[in-house]
Amino acid sequence: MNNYFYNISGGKISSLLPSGFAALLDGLAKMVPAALLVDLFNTIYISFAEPDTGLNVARMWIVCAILFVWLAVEYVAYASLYDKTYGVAYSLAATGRLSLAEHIRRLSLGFFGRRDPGDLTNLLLGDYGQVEHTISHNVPQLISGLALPLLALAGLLFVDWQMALAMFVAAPFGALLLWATDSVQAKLSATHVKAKNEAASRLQEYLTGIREIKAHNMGGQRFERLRLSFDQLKSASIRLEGIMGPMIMGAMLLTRSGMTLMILTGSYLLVGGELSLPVFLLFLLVGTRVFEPLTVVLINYGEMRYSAFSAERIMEVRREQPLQGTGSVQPGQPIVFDRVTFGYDAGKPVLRDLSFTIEPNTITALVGPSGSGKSTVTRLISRFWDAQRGTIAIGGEPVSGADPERLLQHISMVFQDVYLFQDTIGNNIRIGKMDATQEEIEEAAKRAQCHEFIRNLPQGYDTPVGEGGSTLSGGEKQRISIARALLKDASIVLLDEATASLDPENEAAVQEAINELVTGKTVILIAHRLKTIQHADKILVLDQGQLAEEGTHDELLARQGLYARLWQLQMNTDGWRVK
Ligand SMILES: Nc1ncnc2c1ncn2[C@@H]1O[C@H](COP(=O)(O)OP(=O)(O)OP(=O)(O)O)[C@@H](O)[C@H]1O
Repeated sequence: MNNYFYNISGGKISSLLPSGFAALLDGLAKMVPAALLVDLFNTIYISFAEPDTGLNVARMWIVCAILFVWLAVEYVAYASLYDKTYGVAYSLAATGRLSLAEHIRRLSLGFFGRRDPGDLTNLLLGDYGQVEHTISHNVPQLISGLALPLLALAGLLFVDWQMALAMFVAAPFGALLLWATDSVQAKLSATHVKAKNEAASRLQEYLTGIREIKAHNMGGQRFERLRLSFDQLKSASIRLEGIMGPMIMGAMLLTRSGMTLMILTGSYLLVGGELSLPVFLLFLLVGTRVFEPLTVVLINYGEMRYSAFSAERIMEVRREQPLQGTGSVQPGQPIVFDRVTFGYDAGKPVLRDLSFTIEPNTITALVGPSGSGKSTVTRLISRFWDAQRGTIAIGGEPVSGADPERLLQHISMVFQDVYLFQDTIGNNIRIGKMDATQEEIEEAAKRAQCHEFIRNLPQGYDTPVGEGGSTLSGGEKQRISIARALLKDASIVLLDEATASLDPENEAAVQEAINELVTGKTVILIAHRLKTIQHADKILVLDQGQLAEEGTHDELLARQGLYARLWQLQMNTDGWRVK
């Protein structure tokens, strides 16, 4: 249970205390009117039982006045309960979501390879929503719903122990039923949470992949994975409600049977003269008050059982260790790979025993067949992953000991597939330097050959771009991404040759922008078209994760090895045309 509360509070159990205390107060506040009503009845009863004494009107007035004042007390208790519980729940969920998003950002990219992006969205929205509901509703109701009967039992035992025992004797059997069926409930809840997340992930996949679905004429019905996931969710929901409902209902009926037992016992004792009418009435009044919250406790128990899985999913991600490191690397220094071995999956190396040196302020091209490990080299330099063997050092400092964020301050990246945020074009460029002035942004845009086309847009730099940059052409997105990199002005530039899929006009503009970006920097360029790297200072030729050759364009051609073969191949295909 401790673990449960630790998980749902995101490791801050103490933050649940104020709402628990407010719930307790609320529970206590509800007891007082019952006691006052019994007193009122007693006063009336005495006036009939002992006609000589007459009706104590003054006492009745006082009781009514206290009842009236008590309404105000109850209101304050309620208000405080709402304030505490909702305040705590929503702030825990909001800060928890943000800090989890921050935590996820600091994890290695390997984590994202293992997790479905849709699953992470569900975690941040759905699972947090579930926990939010548990903290704001289930936990306080559980506390007040348990406190009230326990306090009532303690008090009533002094009034009449036989009646008190009769009233609560069945409750432990209800709890026992819940406890005995706990593993079934846990299994049903786990299956349902899994099915719900799977369905949400498939739905997200369906919506993000809608272009491919249309392009390949895959109709809604034919998107089998989506249909299957909804079928599974339907079955899991029916099983969850169909099996858990009767279990909880059974526990509820058992617990509530205490009321009937108490009435039977009371009638028996009343007839035998062992119980007075006011005391019987007291039990009846308290009974109607305590069984309601006890029923709510049982219903909440089921919901809390369910949300335990959402809390556990959140904590599972929280337990993932972010990349460690506090060191920093010096810009303008050589980048050295020393017998580096790395694989995305342990036991399947993608880079093997790779050693080379990249001198500062030079252009180094990485070439090789598809899948030879070119992108992987750039990912290891940026410390998106850590190498399993060997070291990668910048200026003698191993990147594996560097603070990942400080390391990335020295690196600009331009990828083939540019992602633009759903924001203005100006703000998308600003990502390179968050405190950049408008002049700096425009200067970077000019050097990246995108100032003209941005200026011609209806709102210029304030023009919003669709999510992912869907409203811009490939070449335009490329140039915005280069403007970002120019603004960042990092000493190392990692460039995934971006011009391959562009038309000649766009290609010329992007090439010019790249020339601006690489001047005076240490550039590592993944080259797909060898024509563009003839003048590189050094060419590293990778083959199946190993360094096959190294040298300048002319040296490598003279060697008549892999590079010369790739070059020949490209020269031949360059002449290829659709007839
Ligand atoms: N995130 C990943 N998880 C698992 N395997 C990966 C991942 N990324 C790449 N790989 C695998 O690692 C190998 C090297 O990939 P890498 O992208 O570095 O090659 P590349 O030379 O850049 O290829 P290309 O020229 O086609 O882009 C490939 O076999 C690829 O399938």
